[in-house]
Amino acid sequence: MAKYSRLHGSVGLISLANPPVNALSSVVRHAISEKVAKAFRDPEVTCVVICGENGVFCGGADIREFASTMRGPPLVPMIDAIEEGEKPVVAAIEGVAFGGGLELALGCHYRIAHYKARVGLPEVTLGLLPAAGGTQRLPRLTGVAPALQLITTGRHVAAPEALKLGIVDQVTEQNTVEVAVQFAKSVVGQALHNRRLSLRQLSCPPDGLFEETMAQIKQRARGAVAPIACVQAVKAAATLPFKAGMDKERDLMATLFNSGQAKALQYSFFAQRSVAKWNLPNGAHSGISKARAVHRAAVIGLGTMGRGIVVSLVRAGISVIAMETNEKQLHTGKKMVIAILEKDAQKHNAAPRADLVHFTERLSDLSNVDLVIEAVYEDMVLKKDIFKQLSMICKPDAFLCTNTSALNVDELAAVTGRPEMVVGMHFFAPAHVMKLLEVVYGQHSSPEAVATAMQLGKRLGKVSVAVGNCPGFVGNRMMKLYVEQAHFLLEEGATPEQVDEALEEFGFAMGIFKVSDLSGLDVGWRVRKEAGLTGAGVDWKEPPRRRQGRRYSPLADLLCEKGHLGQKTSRGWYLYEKPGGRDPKPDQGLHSFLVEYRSKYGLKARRIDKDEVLERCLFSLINEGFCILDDGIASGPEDVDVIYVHGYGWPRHRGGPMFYADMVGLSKVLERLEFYHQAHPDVPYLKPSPLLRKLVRNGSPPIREWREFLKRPHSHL
Ligand SMILES: CCC/C=C/C(=O)SCCNC(=O)CCNC(=O)[C@H](O)C(C)(C)COP(=O)([O-])OP(=O)([O-])OC[C@H]1O[C@@H](n2cnc3c(N)ncnc32)[C@H](O)[C@@H]1OP(=O)([O-])[O-]
Repeated sequence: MAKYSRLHGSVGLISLANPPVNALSSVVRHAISEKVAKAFRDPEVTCVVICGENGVFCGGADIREFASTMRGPPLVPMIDAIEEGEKPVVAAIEGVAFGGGLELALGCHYRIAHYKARVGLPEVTLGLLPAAGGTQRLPRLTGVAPALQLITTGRHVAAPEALKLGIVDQVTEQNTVEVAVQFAKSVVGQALHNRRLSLRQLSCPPDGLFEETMAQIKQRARGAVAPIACVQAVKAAATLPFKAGMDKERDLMATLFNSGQAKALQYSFFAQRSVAKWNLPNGAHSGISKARAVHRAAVIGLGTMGRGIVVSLVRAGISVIAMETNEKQLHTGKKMVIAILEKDAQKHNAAPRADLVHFTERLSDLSNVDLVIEAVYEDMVLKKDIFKQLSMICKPDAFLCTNTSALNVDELAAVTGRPEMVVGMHFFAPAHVMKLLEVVYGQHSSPEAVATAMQLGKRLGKVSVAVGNCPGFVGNRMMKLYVEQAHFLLEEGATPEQVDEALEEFGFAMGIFKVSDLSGLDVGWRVRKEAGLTGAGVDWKEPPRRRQGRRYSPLADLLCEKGHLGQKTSRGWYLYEKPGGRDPKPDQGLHSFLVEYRSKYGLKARRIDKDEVLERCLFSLINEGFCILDDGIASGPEDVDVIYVHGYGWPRHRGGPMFYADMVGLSKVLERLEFYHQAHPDVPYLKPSPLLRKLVRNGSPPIREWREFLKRPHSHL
């Protein structure tokens, strides 16, 4: 929809009206074309202003329409008609002008923006390019280099920066539409030729700009094709006349539009929004559960996790009590938190927010906070002791949260006098950088507690996903099997380099062995000791390489025993030039160790190809994802996918593990899992999940229909 009115007798005002973001659906495009033609026809109208209702100019093309055949007038001729018009057209930009919204504004002769508005061409994040003239007009407005950067990254620009770049002509703190109307009246009668971007000549881009950008993108894009097409389109703007550049833009878009990557990225966009609408098996959901405001929070433990959480809370303007009993750790933690906050302040040219943090060694200082996040190391006895004390010290309506990455939230809740106020808030390291937050609800967690943790996550700028309570929750439960498979592949003949190369070619930022070296091999070692898989708790009556009745690889434990803990000790799965070194090199010592290990256990090394690496690592993880859905630990495949994309480096252009399974084909995933399960009967989790079988039996429905096959939650409310 778009509304039309006449202001001051001579100004035609067209308001886009398609809440919530005035996306350019076919109806809206039709209405704009019609209203623009009407304004141009009306002899009383001397100028036109285009704006959006409800404080938003336009969020771009309607992404929901991309899944079906496009109907209605296309954007390109509509924008061309505006630009070609003989009456000045001014875009009044409030809120956002993104994608097709900015392209519409670029077709206007002038752009006025509210100082809080943002503009950008984020199509690349959806696997596309700005194909309504954006790749051809923006470089003609800003010069090639800034346009290339904006289009290939999809970065949003705030109005003041947009003004500097020349994207907008004026920024105002007043009513943008009123300012635009006055402006439009003031330019009536002035020549428009120069204001038509399609007619502008481009100045020569710096030498080597496209080659350099292309090389950087190929390195960073991890197989994503849209950024490459964006470079090609902008290059066309710099080298071809406007019309030929538009043809190139259209052709490139045609190859992207139906690609699997575009589908995956658009799925990811909606998945990220759908997880905010959480629902629990007991019937509670985001629509009916109210969050409580958190004014004062506390964080217990100032290790890496605790520090990151403190910084995140302060950045959101929440006052924090940071508590740590170890004096040295308190001192180091305090120094590091303040250093990060000072760096933030420098970046934003503002005063540091360190006044919001109070550091203490006393738990009793937490008596008056609204919410506590415990972030001590993974020791159930220690955590229980803390929760018992918190239950007595904190005010009765304070929420008690744990940052555990795998331990039982119900067990912790049970030692408090308020199990309904206990939830897990599982941050990912470093917590002030990583986007993901798993909000873990226990058996007794109240809807209010879940809503408060989810709301707090949003305030901290996190992508929060509500998940059920089980060992490892969603992310780590799936990850465990992926890591195990990688270790088995080494036993069978692969090297860490081969496994990592296959995973990196798939699109992971880092292969699993490099990640393990980075985070430290001792992290998993501690967890395996707790689980009785290695160390004192092991039942040595079992045959070697078997634990708790199934196949087990002690490879990582053996490296830990040798003190090879990864980057910090300069040796792990790779070799580093010094402790703390970042550059992994193949380690001949490790290769010899693998040869000796195989010979000791009578294992014959065989050649393992990339397909097997991917299938064994990824399909086992995916199979566990189906089990998680079947158990109701995640409420839908989108939850699993959002967790993997935002917390585990799964390539976004592959949508997430469950989306990937859908793309590969569920029957193929099932068939390969059956094959591997037969080949490795001592690895029970390779047995295909009942849900996967059920979906295949039902004709492998597309991912958006999977929820219909999940067990329905029963409301206990
Ligand atoms: C073909 C020619 C080339 C052009 C290509 C393009 O323009 S491609 C497009 C390029 N543009 C982009 O990539 C911009 C994508 N959008 C955004 O970045 C943000 O939504 C925002 C900044 C506009 C608003 O942020 P916020 O935190 O205030 O709100 P929120 O994010 O929660 O969204 C609210 C609701 O609106 C929905 N929705 C939003 N946009 C679209 C859309 N374009 N379409 C459809 N729906 C859209 C969203 O799903 C959600 O729906 P729900 O869950 O309530 O049913």
